[in-house]
Amino acid sequence: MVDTQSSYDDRNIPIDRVGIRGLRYPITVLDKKNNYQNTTATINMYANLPHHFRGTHMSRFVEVFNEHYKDIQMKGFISMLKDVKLALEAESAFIEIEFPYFIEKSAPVTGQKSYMEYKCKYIGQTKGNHADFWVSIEVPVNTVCPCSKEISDYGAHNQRGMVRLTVKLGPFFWIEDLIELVENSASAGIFSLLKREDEKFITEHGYDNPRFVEDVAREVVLRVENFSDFPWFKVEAENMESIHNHNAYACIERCIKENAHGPK
Ligand SMILES: Nc1nc2c(ncn2[C@@H]2O[C@H](COP(=O)(O)OP(=O)(O)OP(=O)(O)O)[C@@H](O)[C@H]2O)c(=O)[nH]1
Repeated sequence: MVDTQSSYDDRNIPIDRVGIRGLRYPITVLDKKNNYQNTTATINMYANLPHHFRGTHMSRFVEVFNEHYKDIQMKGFISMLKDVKLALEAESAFIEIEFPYFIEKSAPVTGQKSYMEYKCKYIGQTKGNHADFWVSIEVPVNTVCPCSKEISDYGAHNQRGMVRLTVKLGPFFWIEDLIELVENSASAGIFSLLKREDEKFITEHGYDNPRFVEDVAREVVLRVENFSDFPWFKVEAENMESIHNHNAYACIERCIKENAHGPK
């Protein structure tokens, strides 16, 4: 059969990244409590393409992913990147997978159990012999406005915020521990199921711990630095303001190891 993709291209233009986007696939990831968790990922996979080839071989990306989907973790991710390079005869490869990760939480007073969803991303890229791997988590939190508390005769406005923490590895860590760290940096955590006793506790706990978006970002930085030796990390905190028609946003990027950087 004719292989059009492998035919010669005379435009002399190499392609930085070419591949597949938005593939949905079942995956299995590590779970601190249950060892493994089955979930569904949305996947982007790319490789470079030298100037002389007409096209890449799209089917090979899926072939490679199909070899790895049952055990997606850091070590395997790096070897999946290498497998992409090998399969595509490329010099560089990039893989990004996004998946919902579920953690069973207990309500603070009644202890009622429910699952919370956290959006996670694994991102890896390799060029030559060098490989980088990042993990990104999105943690919904509750924030009570310190200004509103100070100036109001009654109550204080509060809202749901979203904290995105992206870390470059680094030593192994559990996603659950990073999520807990982020929740402890806000006024309160968010739950899927709360009874009235829990609601009273969360409301009062939040009121006692008011946080600007800047406070949340700074508290996460302090806790991450105490938690592990990530070569690079970035915190983004965003509050879906309840009394404004805009969001409040703060971002802190920390480069601990020289030349370490975020995903590009
Ligand atoms: N490169 C490229 N392939 C595309 C595109 N759109 C669809 N395809 C299809 O992707 C399919 C898979 O390509 P390949 O991986 O080269 O398939 P194959 O030749 O059977 O696999 P190998 O023998 O491993 O090369 C082909 O049928 C292409 O037509 C595109 O925009 N670019």
